Amino acid sequence: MTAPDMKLVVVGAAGRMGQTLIRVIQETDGVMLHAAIEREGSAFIGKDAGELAGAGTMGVAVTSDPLEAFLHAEGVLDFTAPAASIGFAGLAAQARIVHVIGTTGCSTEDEAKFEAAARHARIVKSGNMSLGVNLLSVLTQQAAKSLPSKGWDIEIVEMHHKHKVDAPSGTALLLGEAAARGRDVDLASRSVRVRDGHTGARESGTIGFATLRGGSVVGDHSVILAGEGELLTLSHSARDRSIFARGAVAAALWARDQKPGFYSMLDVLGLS
Ligand SMILES: NC(=O)C1=CN([C@@H]2O[C@H](COP(=O)(O)OP(=O)(O)OC[C@H]3O[C@@H](n4cnc5c(N)ncnc54)[C@H](OP(=O)(O)O)[C@@H]3O)[C@@H](O)[C@H]2O)C=CC1
Ligand SMILES: O=C(O)C1=N[C@H](C(=O)O)C[C@H](O)C1
Repeated sequence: MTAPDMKLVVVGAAGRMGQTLIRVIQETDGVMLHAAIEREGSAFIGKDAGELAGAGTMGVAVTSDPLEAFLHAEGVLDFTAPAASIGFAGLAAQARIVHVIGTTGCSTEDEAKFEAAARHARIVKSGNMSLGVNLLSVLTQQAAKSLPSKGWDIEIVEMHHKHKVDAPSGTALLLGEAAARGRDVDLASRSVRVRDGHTGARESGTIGFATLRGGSVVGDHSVILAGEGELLTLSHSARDRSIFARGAVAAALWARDQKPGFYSMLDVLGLS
């Protein structure tokens, strides 16, 4: 017998990802939109979520009451902001539902709070929910492991649209972590996130980050492994936000059958 459609709540429903999630839920078998949440006072409260997302009328009005929405739902898809996601994690844990978190720009303290919430909730969190980027992270780990750190410098370059508020991107950091894992080092102690002025020569073994912002770029990432006389570039270009939304929906369906815990997209995709 097939399971009934999984009831999903989209928080940050009026955002770029919120609207994409609503459209993807509508066209995906096995899931349904249970509720759509925006912050109190938002001009979108009371509007039909489907109409807001350009998906036609769906009969679900946007509200500002996440607790009520979570009580009768099975999962929440959350691409909002760090402080908002921490609040939603507490509520999702209370309601014992799946929490898929795509929000980036979270601090180490924020991450500790998510891990605490995951004692009761099934949390899937990733800086990038797409299949392509998660495969890229596996390839990055492999390349970093295969090429000696003495003689091969790793630089991660990313470009995003002009509205993005955090840097480096969650994806760039995820790729940096993969490179650090490949080299068996701790990223925090090896990363160089800013260069300006007379920096001196590049320190061997570091992992550098460079950030570009402009226009409507959905998300471009390159991992450059630069050696003496040769250069290897592994890259991914996101052309449409639906790749992240499809990943988030797949994560919710996967987590439905898991125990409480803190999972990544590598777990969901079987790449861990
Ligand atoms: N992991 C992944 O695969 C991806 C991650 N992201 C990340 O997702 C996040 C959102 O990106 P994007 O959609 O472009 O951003 P937007 O700013 O377009 O959307 C965020 C939405 O969340 C809403 N929001 C913020 N706080 C609350 C709250 N407390 N309660 C309810 N709603 C809230 C915002 O409302 P308001 O405007 O009123 O603040 C806004 O509508 C970013 O961190 C981004 O980096 C994006 C794409 C893919
Ligand atoms: O803010 C965005 O748009 C994106 N954010 C994620 C990130 O920080 O890496 C994922 C994607 O690149 C789009």
